[in-house]
Amino acid sequence: MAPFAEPAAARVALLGTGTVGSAVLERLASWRGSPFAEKISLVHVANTRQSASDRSGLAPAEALHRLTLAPQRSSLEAVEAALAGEGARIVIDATASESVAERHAHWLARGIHVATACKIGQGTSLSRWRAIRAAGAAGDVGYGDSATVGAGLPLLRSLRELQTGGDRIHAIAGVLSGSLAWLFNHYNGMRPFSALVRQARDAGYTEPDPRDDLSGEDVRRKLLILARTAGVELEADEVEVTSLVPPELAILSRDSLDAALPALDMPLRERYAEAYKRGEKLRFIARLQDGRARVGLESLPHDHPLAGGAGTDNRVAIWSDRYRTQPLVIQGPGAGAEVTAAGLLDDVLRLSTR
Ligand SMILES: NC(=O)C1=CN([C@@H]2O[C@H](COP(=O)(O)OP(=O)(O)OC[C@H]3O[C@@H](n4cnc5c(N)ncnc54)[C@H](O)[C@@H]3O)[C@@H](O)[C@H]2O)C=CC1
Ligand SMILES: N[C@@H](CC=O)C(=O)O
Repeated sequence: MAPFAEPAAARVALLGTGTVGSAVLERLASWRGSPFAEKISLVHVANTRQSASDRSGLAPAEALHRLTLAPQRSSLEAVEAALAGEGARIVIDATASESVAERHAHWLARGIHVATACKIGQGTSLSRWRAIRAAGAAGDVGYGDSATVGAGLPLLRSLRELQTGGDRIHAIAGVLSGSLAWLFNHYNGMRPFSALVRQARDAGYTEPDPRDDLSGEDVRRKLLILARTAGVELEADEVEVTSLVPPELAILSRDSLDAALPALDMPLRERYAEAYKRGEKLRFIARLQDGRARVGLESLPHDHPLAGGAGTDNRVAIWSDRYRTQPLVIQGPGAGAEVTAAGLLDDVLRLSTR
């Protein structure tokens, strides 16, 4: 290589072409002709069924079309071969897939960076979280997780920077679910709660299965990621979670869920009416303090610091050595395709120059 030659563009494989993956492709396409585009070469795109690869780079605006035109069968085995070549190699995980998350540590161990919106890698079992950390530390590879909590808000980054600066994290509390924030910001006891759940799902705020949000499972994962990043290595079952999903909804297949969503309506109308009588607001809150973690719906006074925000806002308070009395508060949109894709691609750009 000539002494001042530009490094080769990072070779990127995008897994997942749903709500978030499509927004990644749109953002990449919007970079056409800009210096950002020169840093990244999209060489592989896949969803559950199909994949398309091109060593010379797929045009992001045409990638979905390429998937339908000449589809290869989608296989996670094919990702490494598709990424082979000069430059940094990066997998973007925009799926909600257990089998993709299971491979994060493997890819890191093979020198492939991972940028993920999926929380299943770091937010489920402690052993998987440790495997990912260990694989990242062993090689010269990075794990981009900005989009896993707060859809790219500077939450994990702030926790890491505080600790790098010598602070211990004392406590974390807040709203970590964008879809539940949106639901409780819009619910006024008049429209059925189930109708709002459908609207949040159609807007791309919920998980592919909205029960993952309503059960508190998605928030459990996010709180685990925050806690572990703050040095509190909790197992998943150490988080106390109070679900909003009644047992009759929990047992249904995803196909029969939509028609049964009204089972949510009566219990939530009652919770809302109780809170309203006291002049309070319902908020789905995650708390970590003294090694204890819990997640559930709380009724908070209107002027409570965690009751603020609008839309899909996450609002998270962090107490540390320097923020002992007044916490650091981070607030902003915590769900949605565009912000999540931007968070993922921030990580990809960082990883591309490592
Ligand atoms: N929607 C949001 O606001 C946010 C979502 N996320 C996370 O982003 C991830 C994706 O969410 P959505 O786009 O809403 O889901 P989605 O259901 O719209 O899309 C998931 C995509 O993953 C693909 N997929 C599943 N298994 C695969 C495999 N083995 N190989 C390749 N592709 C596979 C599916 O075919 C689909 O294209 C989830 O993990 C979610 O938690 C994170 C932050 C915010
Ligand atoms: N379903 C999630 C999306 C982002 O992680 C949420 O509602 O926060």
